[in-house]
Amino acid sequence: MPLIEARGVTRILSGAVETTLVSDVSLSIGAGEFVAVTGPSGSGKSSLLYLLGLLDLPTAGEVLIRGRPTHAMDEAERAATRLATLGFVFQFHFLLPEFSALGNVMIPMRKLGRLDARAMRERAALLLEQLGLGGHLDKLPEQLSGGQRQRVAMARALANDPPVILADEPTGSLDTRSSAQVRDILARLVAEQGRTVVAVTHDLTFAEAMRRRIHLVDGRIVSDEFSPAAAGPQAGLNQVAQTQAATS
Ligand SMILES: Nc1ncnc2c1ncn2[C@@H]1O[C@H](COP(=O)(O)OP(=O)(O)OP(=O)(O)O)[C@@H](O)[C@H]1O
Repeated sequence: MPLIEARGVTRILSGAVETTLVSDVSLSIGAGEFVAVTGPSGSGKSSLLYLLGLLDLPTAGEVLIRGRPTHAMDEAERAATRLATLGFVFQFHFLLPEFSALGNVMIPMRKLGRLDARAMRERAALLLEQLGLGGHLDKLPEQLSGGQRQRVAMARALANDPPVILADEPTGSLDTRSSAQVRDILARLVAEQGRTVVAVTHDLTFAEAMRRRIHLVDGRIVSDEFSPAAAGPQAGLNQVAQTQAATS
């Protein structure tokens, strides 16, 4: 069963003038996939990501998470699904300025409420250490560099161990070195942990490293291709994904 599926999804904004953000999009994304969503500015990439991430609802068609149609969920179930299944990384980190790195990473765990305070703290510290921020646990966002903040945001996205990470221009506001680190972390989440990563990006180096590329124009998918060139580093992926599917 696919992790995420869209069936004929359309999103129209009504108002004085109707705007079609996404038009009749169908796709299916499975475990362990590394997917780039590309397209010109205004082609609906972010809108599609928000629909797949249950941050927005389609006007027509349906989005299914692990086979469950999201329109059949009430807001509480959608929120719980977002928290447990989908981790989000945006172009801007959206960290809470008054919380430390550790505190920010603990927020989604608090909301999900599965761990006690000590376990939350230990997991947040471990995630930050794994992303090279072991020496910065108690720093406030303003005390960190742009790249470090984005890595805190990635640790926050991983807080509840979601199988899927949705990233909207995750390298869009970073310098070259930090961009490379973020790309590398996302690639490792797929290759080493069997997670699914779907990333909207204008960054061609990044898109070319991904196995699957979905290209949008005017809210429609105009191509959805697998790149053999990017298959190398992910050669073992299907196996990881299958093993995960078999054990979960
Ligand atoms: N809340 C909104 N109100 C009005 N128009 C909107 C709104 N959100 C998006 N749009 C319009 O819908 C279209 C799709 O926007 P979207 O942000 O999804 O595109 P995008 O491909 O992610 O663009 P970019 O690469 O510039 O981020 C654009 O023309 C945008 O201006």
